[in-house]
Amino acid sequence: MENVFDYEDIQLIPAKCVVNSRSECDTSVTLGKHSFKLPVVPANMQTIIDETIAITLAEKGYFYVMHRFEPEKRIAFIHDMKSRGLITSISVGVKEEEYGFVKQLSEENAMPDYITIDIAHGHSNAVIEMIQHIKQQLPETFVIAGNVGTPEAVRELEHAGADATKVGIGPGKVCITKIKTGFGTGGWQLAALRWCAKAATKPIIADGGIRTHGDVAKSIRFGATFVMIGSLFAGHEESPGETTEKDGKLYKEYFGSASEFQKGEKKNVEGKKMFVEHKGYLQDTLNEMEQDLQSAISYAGGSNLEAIRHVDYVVVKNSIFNGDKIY
Ligand SMILES: NC(=O)C1=CN([C@@H]2O[C@H](COP(=O)(O)OP(=O)(O)OC[C@H]3O[C@@H](n4cnc5c(N)ncnc54)[C@H](OP(=O)(O)O)[C@@H]3O)[C@@H](O)[C@H]2O)C=CC1
Ligand SMILES: Nc1nc2c(ncn2[C@@H]2O[C@H](COP(=O)(O)O)[C@@H](O)[C@H]2O)c(=O)[nH]1
Repeated sequence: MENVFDYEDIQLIPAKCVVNSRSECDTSVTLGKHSFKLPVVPANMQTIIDETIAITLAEKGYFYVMHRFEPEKRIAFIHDMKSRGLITSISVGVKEEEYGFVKQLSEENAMPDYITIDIAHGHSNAVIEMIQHIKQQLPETFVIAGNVGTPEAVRELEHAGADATKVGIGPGKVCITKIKTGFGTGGWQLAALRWCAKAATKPIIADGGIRTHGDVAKSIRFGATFVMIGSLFAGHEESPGETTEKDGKLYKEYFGSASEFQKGEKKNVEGKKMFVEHKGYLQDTLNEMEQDLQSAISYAGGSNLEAIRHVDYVVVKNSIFNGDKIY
């Protein structure tokens, strides 16, 4: 791979505006059989999403992916969402017991709309076999498989039956994979996304490394259909992580799914815990993201997300922020 770059190295180039107001710009996106308000989904992590947030997001027309770290609650969750007429979107792993779980979903007629296969190294036979198992048991379910970081992996998972792939090995805010193993797309996630997108024939979800709302538009430019985000969603009042106070300021806990805190043991730890500043309510962030993306669409010279996919860009190595902060 040559000419790698990351989010902070890129600026998109404006094209002539065709709308009279940013409010005319449409940020909606389709994934499988459903359309959603924004191409953004909170990460399927225990300090980012819980049942209450899932219900709120689904009711308001946003996509969500429930995490897999309380496996015994998943069936009841699906039934509850279905009884409310909401979309159902859960995560699974690849261990033996997950095969029985998928079979149980089929037997109980509890077919989820979306299943995300959520493991660290998704380019593996374990994921390929799980994709095939889900497609056999639940043929109507939309399968998102990951995580991967190469075109070969995207091709193989798509070929196995995945309806979308999730790209991002190690760019996450609480990730230490790159430090502990030396592997990953951390530091060049946007270039890895472009690389993978060239091979993809189905949607890609760019996962990890998003630090600003502008990074959502950049992800779309480089081939993402959706963007999965953890850290920017960790600091809300509703976020499931614990709230703490230090020197009169509120913080929320955010830990990795492969952290000792999640695993309860120090084995194959590839994640850490941190505290992020409390930042108010989830809906306010979603509104701001929508407005920023509407603005991005207008700069792209269009009125929907498609316009962003075709804009020119420049690589400005490490210079965008030039020492600036948003506030
Ligand atoms: N996006 C990212 O960069 C990363 C994300 N994560 C997140 O952490 C969570 C835990 O992930 P994970 O450890 O995969 O899940 P699990 O602990 O459920 O492991 C899944 C299975 O895959 C095996 N496995 C895990 N990693 C490897 C590997 N590198 N090579 C071969 N086999 C492997 C495990 O066995 P065994 O444990 O015995 O090896 C286990 O059988 C997930 O939510 C994942 O998304 C973790 C790291 C990176
Ligand atoms: N290497 C690890 N990656 C992890 C872990 N837990 C979650 N993740 C990934 O990070 C993103 C969120 O990234 P962010 O930059 O938006 O905060 C998440 O969706 C996972 O793919 C972990 O323990 N280790």
